Amino acid sequence: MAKKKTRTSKKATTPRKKLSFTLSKQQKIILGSFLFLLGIALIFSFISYVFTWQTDQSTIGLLSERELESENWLNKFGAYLGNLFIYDGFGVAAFILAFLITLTGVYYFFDYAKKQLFKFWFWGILVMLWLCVFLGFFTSDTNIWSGVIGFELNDLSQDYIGLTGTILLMIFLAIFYMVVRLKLTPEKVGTALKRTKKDIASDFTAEASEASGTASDIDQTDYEKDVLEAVTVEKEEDLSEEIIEEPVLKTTSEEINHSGDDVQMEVEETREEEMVEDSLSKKLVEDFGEFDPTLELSNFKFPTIELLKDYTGGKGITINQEELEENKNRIVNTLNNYKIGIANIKATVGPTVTLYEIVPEAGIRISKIKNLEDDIALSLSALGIRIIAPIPGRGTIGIEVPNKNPKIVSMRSVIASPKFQNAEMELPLSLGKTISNETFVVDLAKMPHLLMAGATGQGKSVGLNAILTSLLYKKHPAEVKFILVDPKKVELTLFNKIERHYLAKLPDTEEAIITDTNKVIYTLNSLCIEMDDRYDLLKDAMVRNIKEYNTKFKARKLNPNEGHRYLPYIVLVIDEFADLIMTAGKEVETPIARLAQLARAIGIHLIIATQRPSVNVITGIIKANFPARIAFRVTSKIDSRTILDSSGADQLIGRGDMLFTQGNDLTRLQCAFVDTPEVADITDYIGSQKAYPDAHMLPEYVGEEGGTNLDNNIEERDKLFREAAEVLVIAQQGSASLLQRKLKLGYNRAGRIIDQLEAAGIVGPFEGSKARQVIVPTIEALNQLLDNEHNDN
Ligand SMILES: Nc1ncnc2c1ncn2[C@@H]1O[C@H](COP(=O)(O)OP(=O)(O)OP(=O)(O)O)[C@@H](O)[C@H]1O
Repeated sequence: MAKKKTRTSKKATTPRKKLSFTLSKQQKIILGSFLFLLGIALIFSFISYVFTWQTDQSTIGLLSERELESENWLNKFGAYLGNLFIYDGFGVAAFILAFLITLTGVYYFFDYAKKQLFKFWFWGILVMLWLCVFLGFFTSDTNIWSGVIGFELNDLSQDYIGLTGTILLMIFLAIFYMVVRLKLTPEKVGTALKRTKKDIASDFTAEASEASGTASDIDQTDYEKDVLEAVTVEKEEDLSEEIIEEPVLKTTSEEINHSGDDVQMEVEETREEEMVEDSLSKKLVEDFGEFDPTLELSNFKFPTIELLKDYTGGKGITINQEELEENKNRIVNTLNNYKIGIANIKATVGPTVTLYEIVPEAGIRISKIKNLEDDIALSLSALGIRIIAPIPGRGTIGIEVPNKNPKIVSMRSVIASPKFQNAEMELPLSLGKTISNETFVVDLAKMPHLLMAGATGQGKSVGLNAILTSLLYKKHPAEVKFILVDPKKVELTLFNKIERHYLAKLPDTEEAIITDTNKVIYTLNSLCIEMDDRYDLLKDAMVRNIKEYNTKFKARKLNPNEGHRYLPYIVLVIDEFADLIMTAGKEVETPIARLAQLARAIGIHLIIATQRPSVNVITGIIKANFPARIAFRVTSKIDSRTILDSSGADQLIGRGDMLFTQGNDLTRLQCAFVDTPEVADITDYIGSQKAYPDAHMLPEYVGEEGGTNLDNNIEERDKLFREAAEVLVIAQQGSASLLQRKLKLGYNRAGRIIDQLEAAGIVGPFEGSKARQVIVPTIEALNQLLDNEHNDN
């Protein structure tokens, strides 16, 4: 149900955007000129009304009588408007309204930003009301000064708060306006007053000096300079003190002293300059709204909750008192055998296991219980017992005992949970339920990569499906893309149906789901290129991660013509990693390690699952970069240590029972169960909707296909070898795609030629996503090199 709610709210927001009408340039000019002229007409009619209203009283309201003449400049119509707005309205304050309409016309005509205009209207109306009420004070009956509204408002106010109250209210409103709108402060008023005083004083001085024969039209500073010069000259010439300048000099030196300590300095408030880019983006957002990545598939409907089955039959967890009692007695007896007394015991019933929390009697050392862990587990003799001594942060000892009748946690229940529905995460995953029956939701974007391991048949594939389903229920096709690697060829085939919605693939490939090892290598390298590209875009946009980048892009602050684009998250899922490592080794490990180390900020996340959690599959370098791990049941303690760095996974009971860690604590979870038919229904539901023309394209990667043997065998060289060499030497760029373009080659052949050129020492070695270096600098040098080769042979 909760899911439905979110959908409706999403829908509700989309049409609103469509309804918000925007005017074309022409419409704005027409509207602008109309409003401007209307405003001017009002101003004219108001001005004339002020003088002619008494004579025109008889014509008011008689618009239909054609013969009737009015003295108003706009005749009967003007008199009518004047009467409506001034006499019956706001009095002379109605001029403000006419000005506002004129101003609105100007704004529309020149297409200025409307934000400022709203401010004008808001404050204009307030001032108009204030003014008409204010003028209402001085009138005893309705008149053209305050108008009916001003008079009546004043009257009303006086009836309630009296004359004094009204005056105080008016003063308060005036102060409010000056402080909020005009930003006046007592200091500013003080400074302004002082300045006026000074101006008057200087005027006075100037006049005085005029009287004493000095030029009066020079400004104050020039005048000061002149006087100072005069003083110096006087000293030099050692003249006597009876010179006429003396009184003036005194005034001037006083002025100079003022400029030191007494003169107040006004600090002008500086405003941040708007950046051109900012105002441009603001305008774009005003005109077109924020960029909406989901627009192309705006009618996309998220799968409904009804597509998922409820395996619990609507019932929650039932507590079996007998079983609880029995287990409690066994635990107490077993611990007593080891002379461990129990002060307190508490049970939390989960879907598959029950946690018994024990507080040992005072004086019993936890290390004793820890040492006896295995013995206690043996004495309790049940599969799946896990002892946690102590439970971190609680100071109790936990013993997890499997329930006799475990409950399936259906995907439906976790998807419908408010925790998942309200999750404000980038990539929320609803993995299952904790031992205390709470839905467990984590953010893949924060992990940032996930390693999953477990013996065969313990629930890995179901776990992967649960992860993918979570994302399908929460993310629009524009926001996330999957790259699915499925060497087993059967597990993920269902997702083929959503290829054009959610999958990403290499250009020129048929199938989006990758089953072939070679293609995996290509895809991983292509992802590395995508990663480098994305880092360049982030650098260019001066942001630190994909979230900031996309926000900036949505606000139209990044120009798509400069290569900027909305970046969807990319989730790479590899279902059987062991298989890949066995067949491709370093070729897979290196790009994976690179991606794992660097891709977190740019929205590429890896989920790797493996059946064989041995050290040659989950190597140190992989482990170091995958802090988040999920372990299903494994067969040995060693395997458990390989995955989790601690034992525990060997004591799980299978069927989705799992341990999750994000680098610190282990959390035992029951994985949500989603069956293949449910996944099929979801993918059908999505697949039947309008899709993008193709899957999301990854950048092209040109690999070293055709063997990496660097034998410099002249006979076996391609026919186009020499031509290719010339192309690269001229361009000074060792790229296979350049050869493909210039010589119209397929990429396999171009790759082979590049290898031969490398063997011949013309281009340098492979450098990942960068083009190779060209070693030969000029065509002459190339000819010389190739001729020498022939001579040698
Ligand atoms: N969360 C779960 N709740 C209940 N049952 C489950 C759960 N997960 C798995 N199972 C049961 O275990 C069976 C095997 O699960 P799954 O196919 O996911 O195993 P796997 O680890 O992927 O095996 P393999 O590695 O051979 O593909 C399922 O068919 C289902 O009956």
